[in-house]
Amino acid sequence: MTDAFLVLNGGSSSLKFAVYGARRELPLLLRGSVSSLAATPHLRVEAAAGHPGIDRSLGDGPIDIGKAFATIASALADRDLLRRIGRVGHRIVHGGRDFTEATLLDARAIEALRLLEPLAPIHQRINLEIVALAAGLLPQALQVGCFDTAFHSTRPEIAKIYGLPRAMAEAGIVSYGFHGLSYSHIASKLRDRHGEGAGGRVVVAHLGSGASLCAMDAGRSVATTMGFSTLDGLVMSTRCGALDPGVILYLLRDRKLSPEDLTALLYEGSGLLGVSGISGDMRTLLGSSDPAAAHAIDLFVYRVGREIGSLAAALGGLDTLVFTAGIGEHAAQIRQRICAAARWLGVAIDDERNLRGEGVVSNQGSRVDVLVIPADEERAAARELLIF
Ligand SMILES: Nc1ncnc2c1ncn2[C@@H]1O[C@H](COP(=O)(O)OP(=O)(O)O)[C@@H](O)[C@H]1O
Ligand SMILES: CC(=O)OP(=O)(O)O
Ligand SMILES: [Mg+2]
Repeated sequence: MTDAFLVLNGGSSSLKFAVYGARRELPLLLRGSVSSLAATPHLRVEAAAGHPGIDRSLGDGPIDIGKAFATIASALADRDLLRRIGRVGHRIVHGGRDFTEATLLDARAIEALRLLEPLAPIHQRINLEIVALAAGLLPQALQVGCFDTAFHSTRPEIAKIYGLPRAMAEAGIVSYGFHGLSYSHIASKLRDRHGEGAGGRVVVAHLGSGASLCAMDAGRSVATTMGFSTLDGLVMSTRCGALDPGVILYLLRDRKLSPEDLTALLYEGSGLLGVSGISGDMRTLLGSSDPAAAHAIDLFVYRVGREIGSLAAALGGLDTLVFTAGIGEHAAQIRQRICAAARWLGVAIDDERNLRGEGVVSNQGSRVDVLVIPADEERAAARELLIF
């Protein structure tokens, strides 16, 4: 008998997973991840049900998604969980116009999602590869797509369109927004704290390998920094963030970069990695004494600070600022600097609370509540599985 859900979350630097009991309360049975896939892969599995935790390196070189998946599958097999899984929720980064809620991944859906690969080149193909691997391993289970873009479908039209001819918007060249499962989880945590008002006018900073901000009003997305693709907005680990489109035209026409080279440059050779020339990993940069590392961090912080102002403008003010994901949860120094940049909005943090980095980190006098809430895209996806 199947009595459990598995969620698989393929990000740009990691494959995360969680297993839940198939009940409304979604009791957590197991969670873990393979992180730093492209550099120093590392397996973590939390201790559960008599099994000790795992925390070990998987070697010094990059590993592909097949190897990361097999490592996780073997941890599930060791705990006799595979036969219990009846539904698998897949985080799929791009749902385009058509996938605005969780969807059964039949052959037609997968074909439609493949067409979106160019809009999320370092995610979508891998997300769909994970679907195929899971379907092979767990033929008894339903495979369900849970979309990063879905949470942002509630934004007003004005927040979605670009200043391009109308026909382009009609053809789907609009902003979609990403990290929606993460924002959906934060909205649910804020509802637990504040009820349906959900913390008022909120900016959530999802600062991971990919990074974006979301403006939420009463728990619904009204604006976000990522757009048509996962390149827009903040400077990220290896992605450039917002860029004058004139730069792209120049690189194509005058520097003769091929579309493939340009894709590799903007998605995998830019951001913290490109600016520092050292690493796209914030931990590595924070540990480096090289001025180029400091310069990349300065740019990251500067751009987050500017974009918080932009989203506060879209909301008409700011009541709550939330930090989440790898950098947002663990890098106290980055939070402190971003909050200093947002002081003009009434943000003031308590240094000791910020160092602890859990729950409320603002001080008594702050006009804005500042919170650190761990990202849990897996639980948001698992909630979506309940309707199948
Ligand atoms: N203790 C830490 N201090 C600073 N940065 C950290 C820390 N832990 C994780 N990070 C950073 O978080 C990022 C990864 O975030 P994560 O949300 O796990 O990414 P993704 O889901 O995109 O794979 C990396 O840049 C990593 O360096
Ligand atoms: C959408 C995106 O950038 O995801 P991640 O941060 O997991 O790479
Ligand atoms: Mg992520």
